[in-house]
Amino acid sequence: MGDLLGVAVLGAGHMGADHVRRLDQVVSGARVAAVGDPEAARAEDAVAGLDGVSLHTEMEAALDAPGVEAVLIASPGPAHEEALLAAFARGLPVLCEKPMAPDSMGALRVMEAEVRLGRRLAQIGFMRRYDAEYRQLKALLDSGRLGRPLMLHCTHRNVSSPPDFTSEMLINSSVSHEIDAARWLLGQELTAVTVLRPRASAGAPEGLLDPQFVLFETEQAALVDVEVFVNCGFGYEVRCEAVCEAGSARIGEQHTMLVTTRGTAGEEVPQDYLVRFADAYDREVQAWVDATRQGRVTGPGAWDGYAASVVAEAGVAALESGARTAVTLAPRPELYGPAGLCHAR
Ligand SMILES: NC(=O)C1=CN([C@@H]2O[C@H](COP(=O)(O)OP(=O)(O)OC[C@H]3O[C@@H](n4cnc5c(N)ncnc54)[C@H](O)[C@@H]3O)[C@@H](O)[C@H]2O)C=CC1
Ligand SMILES: O=C1[C@@H](O)[C@H](O)[C@@H](O)[C@H](O)[C@H]1O
Repeated sequence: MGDLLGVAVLGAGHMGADHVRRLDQVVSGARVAAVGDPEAARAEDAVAGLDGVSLHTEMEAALDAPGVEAVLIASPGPAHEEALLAAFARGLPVLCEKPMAPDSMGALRVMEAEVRLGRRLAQIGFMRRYDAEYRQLKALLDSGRLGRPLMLHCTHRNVSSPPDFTSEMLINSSVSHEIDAARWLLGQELTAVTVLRPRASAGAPEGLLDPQFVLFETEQAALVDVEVFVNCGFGYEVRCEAVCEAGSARIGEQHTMLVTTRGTAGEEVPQDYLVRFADAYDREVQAWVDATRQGRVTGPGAWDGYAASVVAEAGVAALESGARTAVTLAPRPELYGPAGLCHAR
C-alpha cells in the first residue's frame, strides 16, 4: 500500500460524486485512483480538477486500474452484488452504500461469498452510526442509565423523492436506515414488521403510497415505529426518541442558528441528507480509510447489510399484504462474532 490508499469509486451520481470530493478534500490517508460509471460524463464531472484519476465505463476495468487498493461502491442498489463479488474476487476492501443488495437472496450471496473468503472485506454505508447525536444516544442506552429500552419512535422525512421512487422504496431505501439504526441502538434483531398507511399526501406523486407508518418488533419485545414521509415538502427531518424504563432521550432536533426576519423567528431546516448527515459521511469514510489501512473492518458489515435486506424485504411484503410479517434470518456466521449486546438489557 502506498502512502495514500488508492480508492476506486463506482458510480458517480449524487453520492458517488460527493464521496469523490470527500476522499479528495476531507479525508486523510486516501486518494481517488479510479472512477467507474457507465455514463462517462458523470465520472468526468465528478473528477473535474483532480489529477491522476483514471475513468472507466466498465466496472471491472475500474477495479483493475493501476493504484486501486480499495473500492467505494455508490452505484444503484441493483448493481451492488456484482460489484461486491468482483471486489471480493480481487481481495479488495469495500465500502458499499446501502443497500448491500436490494433483495435478501442477493444479500445472502454476498455474505456467503465473504464467509467463504474467511475474512471481512465489506463495510456497508449505514452512516447514522457515525452521526454525533446517534452515537450519543447509543452510548446512553449502552450505559444502562435509562434502564431497558422499550420503544423507539422514529421520524424520517424527505422534502421530495426522486422521479423513479416506488412505494416499496420508502421501506427498502429510506427506512433501511432506521432498520440498521434500531438494530444497532438496541443491540437486538428485528423479528416482525407491520406497515400501515394513512391516505397518500396530495404532495406525493400519483400512485406513491406516501407517507407510511412502519412498526417493528424486536427479539426482546421492544417496539420501533417509523413515520416515513418522502414528499413532505418542507424539510429533511430525521428524529429518534428512545423510551426506556427509567427515562427517555430524543435526537434529531438540533438547534442551530436562530434567525429573526420580518416578524418571525426560527431555524433553518436542512433540505437533504447531504447537509443533515455531512459530518456523519465524513466520519464514516475516514473511519473506513483508517481501518482499511490497518487491514480491518470496524463499521457495519455484511451481516448488518444482510439483516437489513431481510427486514426490508419483510417490510415490503407487509406493505403489500397489510399483515404482520415475521422476519427470518439465516444463522449468524462466526465470522461476524457474537451479536451486539446492549448493556441496558
Ligand atoms: N447513505 C445515504 O444516506 C444515501 C445513500 N444512497 C445510496 O447511494 C447509492 C447511489 O445513489 P445516488 O447517488 O443517489 O444515485 P444516482 O442515480 O445519483 O447515481 C448513481 C450513479 O451510478 C451510475 N451507475 C449505474 N449503474 C452502474 C453500475 N453498474 N456501476 C457503476 N455505476 C453505475 C449511474 O450512471 C449514476 O451516475 C444507492 O445505493 C443509494 O441507495 C443514496 C442517497 C443517500
Ligand atoms: O439513503 C438515502 C436515500 O437513498 C433515501 O431515498 C432517503 O430517503 C434517505 O433519507 C437517504 O438517507
